[in-house]
Amino acid sequence: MIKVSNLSFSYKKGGHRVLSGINIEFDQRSTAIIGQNGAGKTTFVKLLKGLLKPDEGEILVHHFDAKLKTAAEMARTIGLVFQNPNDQIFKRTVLEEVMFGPLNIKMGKYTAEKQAIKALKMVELDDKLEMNPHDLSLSEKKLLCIASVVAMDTDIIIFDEPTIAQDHQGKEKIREIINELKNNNKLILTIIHDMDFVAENFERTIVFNEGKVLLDGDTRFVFSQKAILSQAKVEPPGITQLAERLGMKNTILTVDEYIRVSGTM
Ligand SMILES: Nc1ncnc2c1ncn2[C@@H]1O[C@H](COP(=O)(O)OP(=O)(O)OP(=O)(O)O)[C@@H](O)[C@H]1O
Repeated sequence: MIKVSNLSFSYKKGGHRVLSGINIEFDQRSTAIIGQNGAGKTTFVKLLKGLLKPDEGEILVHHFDAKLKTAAEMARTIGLVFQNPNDQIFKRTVLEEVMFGPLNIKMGKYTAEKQAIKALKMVELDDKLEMNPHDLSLSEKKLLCIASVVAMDTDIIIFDEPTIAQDHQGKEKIREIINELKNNNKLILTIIHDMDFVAENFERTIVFNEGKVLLDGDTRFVFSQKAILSQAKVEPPGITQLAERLGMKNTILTVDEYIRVSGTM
């Protein structure tokens, strides 16, 4: 559904290449995009969303060249939840905020309101419809931004650091939302630094390093590649490292797996 070929990009014409020679074909697997600060992850998703244009290469979205799609067409296909909710919030009530996106892509008012309320139920903010978004806590603001994108019913949803500013309960909520979206056949791509969350929730992981793809595969495979990960200064999840130190042969991704496997040893 998204195919990226030979993608390169620099912010200044002829300047430093922030991304070069990227080839990725996304399928329905939920995918984590990881890598050090400055590796090019946010730039990459902005290119996917059409907010930036490639210097070289091609992005096909549902078999059509993203360059030829209008901003409105891209908005109907790919939703992006920004890292900082304050970059996204500007309406006076929670309901107006979440209806803005659907109305902007020309959904009728009735459908937009229905979609907005459904999305607000999913993130459990449907009891705050008339509140001013700026009076919500940071964690609630992040959930509001997720609802704003979910309400647009795009096939592809990209999250940029969804677990930042979330406590344990907030992370559980994000996990449930991602699972529900996956069950609704949405393609979920997520930029994230929280390796435990990656191991527990994403089927595929792509490691960016200095503007290139260093590793790409099933999450278990990626976290088994310790030497390559260290080049990108990425550490596998704590439980994966502990299991390895204790001599477990298979790559362990979660505490539950660890308990199961150690019970059979
Ligand atoms: N608007 C911009 N103008 C010029 N350079 C930029 C701009 N945005 C990002 N960069 C540079 O592009 C490179 C990649 O940045 P990007 O934000 O894509 O990395 P990242 O992997 O998302 O990092 P982080 O994990 O910190 O968000 C960095 O060197 C950054 O300084």
